[in-house]
Parts: sequence; structure tokens; C-alpha cells
Amino acid sequence: AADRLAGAAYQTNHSTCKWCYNDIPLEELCERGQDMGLKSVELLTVTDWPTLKKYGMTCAMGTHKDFSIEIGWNDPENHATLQEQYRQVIRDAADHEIPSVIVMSGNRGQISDHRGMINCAVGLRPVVKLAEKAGVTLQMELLNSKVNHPDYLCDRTSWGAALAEMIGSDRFKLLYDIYHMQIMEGDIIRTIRDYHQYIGHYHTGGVPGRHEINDSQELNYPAIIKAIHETDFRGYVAQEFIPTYEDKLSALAEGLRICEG
Ligand SMILES: O=C(O)C(=O)CO
Repeated sequence: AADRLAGAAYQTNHSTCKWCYNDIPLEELCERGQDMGLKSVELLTVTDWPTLKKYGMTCAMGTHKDFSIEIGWNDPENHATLQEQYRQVIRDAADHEIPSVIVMSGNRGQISDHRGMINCAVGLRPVVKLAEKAGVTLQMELLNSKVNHPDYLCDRTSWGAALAEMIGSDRFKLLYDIYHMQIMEGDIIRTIRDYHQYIGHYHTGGVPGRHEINDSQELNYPAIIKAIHETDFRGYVAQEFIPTYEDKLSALAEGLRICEG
């Protein structure tokens, strides 16, 4: 009951990533999540979107069952397949009122960062047009290539922002993952202030280890979330830490509380 009262007053649009609670059924996560002030459970596909709706929640960042982190838009060989998948997922997202769909750059392989950016822009252009018509935002995730995703291309904020400039649409944004970018770049608050116009969504996680965002780790989440709000951010902040507490949902509730400062 205390969580419910607190949750109703929360300033942030809170979401969480389902994969961090794989052993908890979605219905249970929705029921308990609602009570703690959660508005969304994300990185779910169209099959789960109706369940969220039943609980008055959304999937703030939708995905498609065939999406891959490593195989992405930087390689033109993937464009035809990806364009087909995005035509489908954009249509589904519009039908289910899902605000955003995730995008991955893919791994570098033999392709230079500059060529990869041009390839991403060329491949994404037609699906961004569809997203504009559908009122769905495509958001490319920034991930670390140092610890978790070796060779992933979209691993620096400036590279992502340059791609967003090249694409030039309000329906193409960056998913700024605070955990991943702390590993790659640090300088989190200044980066958010400098690049917020390109950022449509945030992920959290403790550094190092990607566990609870409490004071066992190095990031000052209350200050980071405050800086996000100071940019007039209207999107969602999703908890994406791997809980270590025995009661995983109490870890999630605590994460939301920490973000509220
Ligand atoms: O796979 C990861 O590391 C992610 O952050 C996906 O959101």
C-alpha cells in the first residue's frame, strides 16, 4: 500500500525490461509493478502487448521476435530482411498504441564506422518514413562494446547523434543506456545535457555488474534522473538491472524509489 501511494506521485514514466525478471510471469510482473508505480514492461513482442493493455500498462520499447543485436543496419546485406521486419513491427506497434520500437546498429565486422553510419541512414530512411506516418518512434540503442557486446557499432553517443542528424526525423531517436554508456564514456550528466534532443528513452543499471542501482555501485542515479527531468524529458526510464535480492520485485520497487530521489 505504501508503494502504491508513492508510485501514484512519481514524476518519472517508469518502465522495466522483462528479461531481467524472466522467471516471473508477465501477469504477475504487471500486477505487482502497477502497485509500485510502473507504467510499462518492455522489450516484449506483439504477442505480449495485449496483456500489458489489460493492466492499463504499455510496452514503452517494443521489439520483434527476429531482431538481433549483432546483425543490424550497418550492413546493406541485412537491409531487405530488416525492412520487412520493421514494416511488420511498425504496423503492429501502431495498432497496439506502442510508442517506440528498438533498433540495433549491428556489429562492425569489416565495415568502417563512417560507412556503417551511411549504411544505417540509407537502410533506415524508408522505415523511418513509415514510422512517421504511423506515429511510432524508432530508437537505436547505445551499448557498450567493452564488456557485454564486443564489436557493437553504436557504442558512442556522438556516433549515434551524428546518425540521428543524418536521418533527420523526430521519429528516429537514441536509446541512451546509462549502464552501457558509463562503461564506454562516463560523463553521464553532461552527455545527457548535450545530447538530450537526440535521446528518446533511457535504460538503467548499476556499474560495474549491472545489478541494483543502489549505493553499492558507482553511479549517482538520483542526480542523473534529476538531470534527465531538467531536459524536459517526456519519455520512459526503464530499469534494466539484473536483481540480486532474493525478492526481485522489491529490488525493482527500490530502483523506482531511487530514481525519484
Ligand atoms: O542486451 C543488452 O545489453 C541491452 O542493454 C538490451 O537492451
